[in-house]
Amino acid sequence: MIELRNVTCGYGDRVILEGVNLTVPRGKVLALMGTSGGGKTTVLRLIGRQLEPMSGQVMFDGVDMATLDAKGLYAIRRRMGMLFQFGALFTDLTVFENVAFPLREHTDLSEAMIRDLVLMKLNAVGLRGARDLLPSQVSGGMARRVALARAIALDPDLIMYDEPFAGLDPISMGVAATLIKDLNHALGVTSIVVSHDVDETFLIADHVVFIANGRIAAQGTPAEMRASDDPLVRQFVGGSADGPVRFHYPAVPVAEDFGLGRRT
Ligand SMILES: Nc1ncnc2c1ncn2[C@@H]1O[C@H](COP(=O)(O)OP(=O)(O)OP(=O)(O)O)[C@@H](O)[C@H]1O
Repeated sequence: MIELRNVTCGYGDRVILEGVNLTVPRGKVLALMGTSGGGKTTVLRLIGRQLEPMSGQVMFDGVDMATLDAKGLYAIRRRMGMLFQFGALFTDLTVFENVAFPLREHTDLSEAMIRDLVLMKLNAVGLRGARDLLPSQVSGGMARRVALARAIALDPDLIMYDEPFAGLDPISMGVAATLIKDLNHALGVTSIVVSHDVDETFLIADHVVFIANGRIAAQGTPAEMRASDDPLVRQFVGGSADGPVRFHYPAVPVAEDFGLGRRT
């Protein structure tokens, strides 16, 4: 569905990803994991062409994203659903109207059709009964699900989730994880999940890619990642402070800062 071919990219002169090759198979859930600032969100930006590569190609369904004109890009973006960290619902619109929004923006469907579609999407995330509430009247986990219903309103082929579990309690996390997996199967879509939450992510991912220092450091199935000897993967999966990823930001030796050993 998506292929990054030898992609190097960054912001300004600063290179963030270098020579990255990545394949996202159709119909699967791919997880992007790795250290903070490693470039996971940057991969999502590349796929949506919010960011252009310095070199290499980003292919979507066999099309090189760089060759698209504005109309072509618009058409391809319609096939992508994006769910950002904190959903960003329109606070003065009801749950129903939030989900209806992309349908009203991008289609000429009748009011009756919009109603049916919105209720179907809300039903898929378990919130058909919450249609008349305002975002301020639902919990954080519910708001996330409303945002998900909105992201699937236009029946995308690809759904990208940026930190879908951040800030959720364990039960809501489990609900969100199951939902991502179930929707992936039910809608036949391809999903990319950027997350730090190892347990939830390993539960639903078909394939896990670890990004560190601008490169793909490791990849495989969740089981392969759990069994990995790679020190970075072990540190990440085990959640330990010691390992290739340092806890301390580079600094002068402690003794120097605290004047230890200095003559008085
Ligand atoms: N718009 C931007 N302009 C300049 N630098 C940026 C921009 N966006 C991100 N960066 C830098 O690019 C690097 C990668 O950022 P990115 O958001 O892709 O990381 P990430 O892996 O998603 O991190 P996190 O898990 O913390 O969200 C970081 O060093 C960040 O400071």
